[in-house]
Amino acid sequence: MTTSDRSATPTTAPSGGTLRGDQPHPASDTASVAETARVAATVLAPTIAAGPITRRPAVMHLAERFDLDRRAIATLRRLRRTHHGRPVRLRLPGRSVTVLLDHADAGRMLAAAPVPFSPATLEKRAALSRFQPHGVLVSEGPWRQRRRDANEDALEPGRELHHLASEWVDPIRTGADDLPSGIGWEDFSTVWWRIVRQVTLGGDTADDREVTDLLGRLRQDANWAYLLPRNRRLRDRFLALVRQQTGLDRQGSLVSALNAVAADARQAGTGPGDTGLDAAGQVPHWLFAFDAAGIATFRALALIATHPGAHARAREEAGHRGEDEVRQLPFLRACVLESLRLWPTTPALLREARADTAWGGEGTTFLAFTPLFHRDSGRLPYADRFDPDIWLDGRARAQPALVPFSSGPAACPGRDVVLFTTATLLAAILGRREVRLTGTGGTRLGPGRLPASLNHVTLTFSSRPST
Ligand code: HEM
Repeated sequence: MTTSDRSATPTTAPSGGTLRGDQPHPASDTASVAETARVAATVLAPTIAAGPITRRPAVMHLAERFDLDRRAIATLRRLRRTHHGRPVRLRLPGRSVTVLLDHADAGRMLAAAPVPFSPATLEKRAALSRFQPHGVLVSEGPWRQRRRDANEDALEPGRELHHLASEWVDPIRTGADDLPSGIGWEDFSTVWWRIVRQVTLGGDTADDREVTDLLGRLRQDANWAYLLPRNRRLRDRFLALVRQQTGLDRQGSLVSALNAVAADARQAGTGPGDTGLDAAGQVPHWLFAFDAAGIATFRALALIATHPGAHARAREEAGHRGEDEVRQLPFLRACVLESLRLWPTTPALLREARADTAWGGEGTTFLAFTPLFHRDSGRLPYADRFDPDIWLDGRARAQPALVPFSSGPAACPGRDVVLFTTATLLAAILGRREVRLTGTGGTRLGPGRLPASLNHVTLTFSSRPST
C-alpha cells in the first residue's frame, strides 16, 4: 500500500483540511520582547516543567492548582489578537521558534509533513533517541518513509477493529476485573501496564515488568533532553530486552503484526531485509505512547462519572455485550477523544522547517500548542464542555486543529489501536460496575466545570458491582 492509498482510508482522526473561508496566513510576525517573555513564562516553561516525555507529578499538581493551561491559553489568545492570527516568531536567543495561533495554519503545518515541516525536531531527537533511536518520529528521509509504512501496516490506522483485536479482549476484561473497588491511579496504572504488555508483546508478559520499568527510568532521563548525559548501560539493556521480546513473536501481539510486515518486505524483496526498517526499533515508541492512553482513559472515566447523561449512554453501550464479542463502541471512543481534546497528552506539536517557508527559514522550529485550539471558546461552542457527540456528528472533523492524535502524514498511526483498547477497557469497567468519582486534587469536575489542567494522579473512584 502506498502512502497516497493510505490517506484515502477512512479514519477517526480529524483530517488536515480547513474550514471553508479559512486560509493559512501568507506571512508571519515577530513578537515583542515582553510578549516573548510572557509566552516563555506561561506556555513554554510550564510545558517543559510538566515533563514532555513523562509527567512530573509535583508539577502536574501545581498545574492543576493554578490551572496553568488556562493561563497559557489566555497568553496565546492575546498574542493572536495583537498579531491578527498570524504566526509569531519569538525573540529567543540562539533559536528561531515560531508559534502558530490560527487553526488553518496549524492544519496546514501538520498536512505538510515531513517536508517542509519535519516532526523530527532537535528536542525530540535529543529526548527520544535515549530509548528509541530508530523510531519513526525521529527518523528522516527514506528511512522515515519505510518505518512509517511499517508502522501503518502493523497498527492499521483507519481500521476501528485491528485484525488482532479479538486477541486483546480477554486481557482487557481480566484487567478490569482485577481493579479493586476503590480505584486510585496506582491501581489503574498497574492494571493498564499489564494490558499494554499483553497487547504489545503478547502472551504471558502481564507480570514481566522489567521492560516497562526500564522504559520508565529512561523516560525520566529523557525529560532532560540534551541537558543530562545518556545512561548507555540502561538504554542498551532496555533495547536488548525489547529486541528479545519482539523476537519471541508471540501470537496475537502487536509485535507479531510488525514481524509479519517485516517478513513480507523481505520476501517481496522491497528492501534490504530489516536494514533501515529496524522493526524492533519501532516497539519502544509503542510502549512509551501507551502511557498517554492510560492517562486519557482514567480522565475519560472521571468525565463519564461526573456527567449523568454521558454516564447513562456509556453504561448502555457497555451493557450490550456478549462475553467474547469484539465491538466498536463508538460512544466510548468518542469519550476518550473528548478526554484527549480537553486535556491533550501531547500539548506541544513541534515541527522543524527543512526548507525555507513563508513563515520562517530552514531550521525554524514551529509550535502548535493544542490546548489553545482545543479550548478555543471564541470558535467552538463546546470548547469547555464534555461533548462526545462532536466526534460522532462531524463537528470535530471539520476543525483542522482539533488534533489529539495530530493529523496529516505524521499523524499517530496507533490511534485506532488506542481507541479500541481504551474504549474496551471502559466498557469492561462500566458494564459490570457502578462507578463514582470520589476525589480529585482539589479541583471540581462536572458539567460546566472543566479546568484546563487536570492532574490524573489524584483522581479516585469508588465502584460496586452493578445490579
Ligand atoms: C492516547 C494515546 C496516544 C496519543 C494521544 C498519541 C498521539 C500522537 C501524536 C500527537 C503524535 C504526533 C507527535 C508529533 O508530531 O510530535 C503521535 C505519533 C505517533 N504515535 Fe501516537 N499517540 C498515542 C498512542 C500511541 C500508541 C499506543 C502507539 C503505538 C502502538 C502510537 C504510535 C505512534 C507513532 C509510531 C507515532 C509517530 C508517527 C510518525 O512520526 O509518523 N501512538 N502520536
